[in-house]
Formats: sequence, structure tokens, C-alpha cells
Amino acid sequence: MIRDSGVVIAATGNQKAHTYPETLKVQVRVETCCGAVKVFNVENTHWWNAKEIRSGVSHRILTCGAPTEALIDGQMQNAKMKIASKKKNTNDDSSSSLISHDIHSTVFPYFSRWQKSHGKVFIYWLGTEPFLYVAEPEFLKKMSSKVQGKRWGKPNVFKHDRKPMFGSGLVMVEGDDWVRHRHVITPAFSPPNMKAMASLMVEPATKMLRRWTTVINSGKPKIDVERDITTMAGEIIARASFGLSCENGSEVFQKLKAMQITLFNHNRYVGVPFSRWIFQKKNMEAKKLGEEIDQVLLSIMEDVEKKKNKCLVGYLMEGERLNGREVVDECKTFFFGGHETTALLLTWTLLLLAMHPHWQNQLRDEITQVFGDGEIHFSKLAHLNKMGWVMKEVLRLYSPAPNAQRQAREDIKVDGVIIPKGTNIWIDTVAMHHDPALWGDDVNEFRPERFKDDQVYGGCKHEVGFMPFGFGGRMCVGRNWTLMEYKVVLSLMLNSFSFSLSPTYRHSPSILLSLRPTYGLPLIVQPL
Ligand code: HEM
Repeated sequence: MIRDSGVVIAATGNQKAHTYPETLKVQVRVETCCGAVKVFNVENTHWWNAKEIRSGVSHRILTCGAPTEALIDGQMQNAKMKIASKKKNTNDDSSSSLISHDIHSTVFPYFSRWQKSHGKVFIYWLGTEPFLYVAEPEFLKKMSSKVQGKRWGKPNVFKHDRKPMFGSGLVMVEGDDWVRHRHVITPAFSPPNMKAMASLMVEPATKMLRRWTTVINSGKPKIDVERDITTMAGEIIARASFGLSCENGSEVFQKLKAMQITLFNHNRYVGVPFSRWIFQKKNMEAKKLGEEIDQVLLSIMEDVEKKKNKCLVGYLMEGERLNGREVVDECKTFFFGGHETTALLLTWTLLLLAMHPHWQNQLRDEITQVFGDGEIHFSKLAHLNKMGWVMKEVLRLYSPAPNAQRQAREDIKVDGVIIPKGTNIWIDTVAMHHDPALWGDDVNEFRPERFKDDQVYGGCKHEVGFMPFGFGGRMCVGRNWTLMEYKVVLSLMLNSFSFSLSPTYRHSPSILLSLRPTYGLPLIVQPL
């Protein structure tokens, strides 16, 4: 038996390590998302390339009459609807006792179900693409140890779909190019550079708070904070990327947003044959927007170079280690990778603080202790310890990046199993962050104090079990940035307002690339 899985692979022949991959006989049991089971016997560890299975898969797609992921989405929708109707039955009462943080089966119902029958590492298919599902930190540790990061790439299926968003930016590049990009980009996020950018964050945040004051004064204390925080975070990233004096920043922002919406409408059919042609019109739209964005970005780069602006783009252009095309793609990467994630982290934090007013008060007291009545100083942000625990606890319960992905660029042996070249890996962060075996029985409770004694792992029983920023060499470069933006913006918000749940809030976390509240986050906001 090699491993229990959604596609269960059982080796019936000689399976000594040295005989891999030639003589292995593999029995593959395929369970489709609609529950049908098929068994194939193949003599090849590259089991997913086997003709029998491939034809099984296309047969499955044809007989289902709908692509795998569409069915999955259907299930997801059903789960959401159930929650929504449950809420309706309770007269829209959204008191915090009705909100459960046990979200894995809501956001990934199919993985949650398959985990129960196949364990924490198994194979599944996305259309015609084989994926190895991993929700076991020890397996991840073995995946990244001894194996050079360069041997793991990013899945080609996603690369294609997300090309207009990330191009060949850091998130997508591989091999020696990834090493070169990472060397240029990492210093741009160093603490001294971050310090220089801290002041850029204050103005967009203050502008948002002024708007909230105006709305509240007009007699409307209910505010959809998610929408406003996302806009604010977009402004922050545009300023940091291009500098204060950039006039075209908001134009780029609008176009990038439009491209994201266009792409989201169809990138769910990953792995479905011919989907590129089915969605040709949308692809053309995204491509056109992409070209327009590139033009604006190129003109901004010229401007940055002329004015010697202190900004992320300025740092990336120094020394010309990245060419113009690459800098353009990194700008898009910062925008897509860096604004929604931080915005969602702040949004989920406000939900949890609204549910736990005593934590809201504790953070307010800490802010007063650290800054007095004075301004927010970059050098003092590190003293906001409790705020740091709250941030990590929110990242655990509502990780804005709910999964990570890899693709084997060559045959890689992990834990005695050969992962054949080309296999995609889907790492379920939400599952690990909600696993009682790793966190204990209070796994679904909001308890920031778990990070008090164990600041890095929060008491998680495995060092890789808490991975909101990814794992291994490709861990997020924006961690320092996130921490700084989080502390600056949250301090400003808590200094001016208190937050409580609006009765209209419907708790329905869902995944659209990031983990977000489906119906936004309406809160009752009151000035202090
Ligand atoms: C709450 C905030 C954030 C979260 C949860 C987050 C999460 C992640 C995750 C999970 C990865 C993938 C790691 C992997 O594949 O192992 C990643 C990579 C990345 N993130 Fe973030 N991120 C955040 C903020 C940011 C910010 C603010 C920026 C930039 C301004 C940024 C830029 C990037 C880039 C460029 C990569 C690719 C790194 C590489 O492949 O070498 N992220 N992030």
C-alpha cells in the first residue's frame, strides 16, 4: 500500500525503493466527485499518465455532463445556501453564538468529506489534472527538506489562468529566474525600507476613517467595512509601489480590479479540456486589459526613474537586475498578492473583535500604553504584542490564503513515495489550521493567548502546521509589510471607533482565490 487516497494507490508488486519506477504495479481506485468508484491496474508509477485512467477521466467528465469543479462549486453553493437559510430561520439574528469558526467543511466541503474516508494525503482530479492533496504537516516538512526548492514549481494549469494577473512575477517564476527575482525583491521589503514606507499607510487609512465619521454622522452607523478596507489597502499598495506623486496610480488600480473580476468569472474551470476556447471572449477581455495595464505601468516606471521616487518599483529598477517587462509583472504581483490578503486579514480581525469586545478593549489599552496619546511611530510597533497574537490567531482561523500549490518538476521521492514529475500538489492550509490533532480541542475557538507563550507556532503540535504565509523557500516576501500595515491601520481604527456585529451580517466564508466573507462585513461602527 503506498498511501490511502481519494484515488487509492495500492502497490501489489515488488515495491522496494530501488525498483522504482519501472516494476511497480499499481492499483488505482478513482472516486469521482459524484461518488462513483472505478478501479484500474497499471504497471507504471506515473499512474496518472496511464491510458486507462486518462480515458476514465474523460469518460467521467462526459458522463457527469459538467466539469469536476463546477460540481464542486455546486456543492459549495449548497453548503452556503444551507447556512444562509438557517440564518433566515432565526430571524436574521446574527449574534456571535451563531457564528462557528469551524469552517473547513463550509469552504472545502469536498476535501472535508474526502479527508474522512481517505486521510490527510490523497490524490484527486481537477478536470484532467491530477492533484496530490496534502493536509499533513509532516509530509510537507519532508517535501521541503533535502529537496531543492527549485525542483518544485507552480502548477502549469494555474499559471496559464493567472498569467494576466501575475505574468512572470515572483509568485509564478521558477528555477534560476525565481532565485534572481527573489534576490532583488527580498531587500525591497527589508525593515529600513519598510520604515520609509510606514508613513504612506497613514493617509489612506485616515481618509477611510474620515469617511466613516461622515457616514455615521449622517445617521448610518452600519458600514460594510470589507469594501472600504479593500479600497484602502489598494491605495496603500499603489502608493508603496509607485510613490506618492504617482498620478496614474488609481487608474492602474481600477484596471487591475476589472481584470481580476473578468478572470474570476471563468478561472474555475481549471483542468477542463478546451476551457480556454470556451471562454475565449473573457480571455480576450482580460488580455486587452492586461495590455492597457502594461502601458500605464510602463509610463509610471519612466516617471519613477525620472523623479527618483522612493518606492518598491524604484528599488526593483536599481541596478537593472530585472528588465522592464519583469518589473511590470512584479508590480501586478504586489497588487494582487499584497492588497486583498492584508485587507481580508483586517476584515476578519474586525469580525472577531466585534464578537469579542474584551479583546477590542485589551488592544485599545495596549495602543494607549505604547503610543500614549501621541502619533503612531514605526519604531514602537514591535511593542504591540497582544495585537501580534490577535493577528496570528486571525490568520489561523481565517487564513486569507487558504491553500498553497506546487508542481513536481521531476520525480521527487517524499516519505518513500515517488511523486511523479508533473504531479500538482494542493496544500490545504484551512484544514491544518482547524485540525484538532494539531491544536487541541479548542481548535475552533478564538484564543489569541495561545500565541503568548509560543509566539511562532501558537502551541501547534507541528512546526509546519501553522503556515498562513506558505512554507519553505517560497514563503511570502510581504510578511513584514503585512505586520506593519496591520498594526498601523488597526491602531488607527481602534483609536477612533468601537465595532459590534450588525444583525444583518451573514457568516458565510467562501473562497474566491482568497478566503472572504461572501456577503461582506457589515458592522455597527461607533465613534469613541
Ligand atoms: C495577510 C497577508 C498575506 C498573506 C496571508 C500572504 C500569503 C502568502 C502565501 C500563502 C504565499 C505562498 C507561499 C507558498 O507558495 O509557499 C505568498 C507568497 C507571496 N506573497 Fe504573500 N501574503 C500576504 C501579504 C503579501 C504582501 C503584502 C505582499 C507584497 C506587497 C505579498 C507578496 C507575495 C509574493 C511576491 C509572494 C511570492 C513569493 C515567492 O514565490 O517567492 N504578500 N503569500
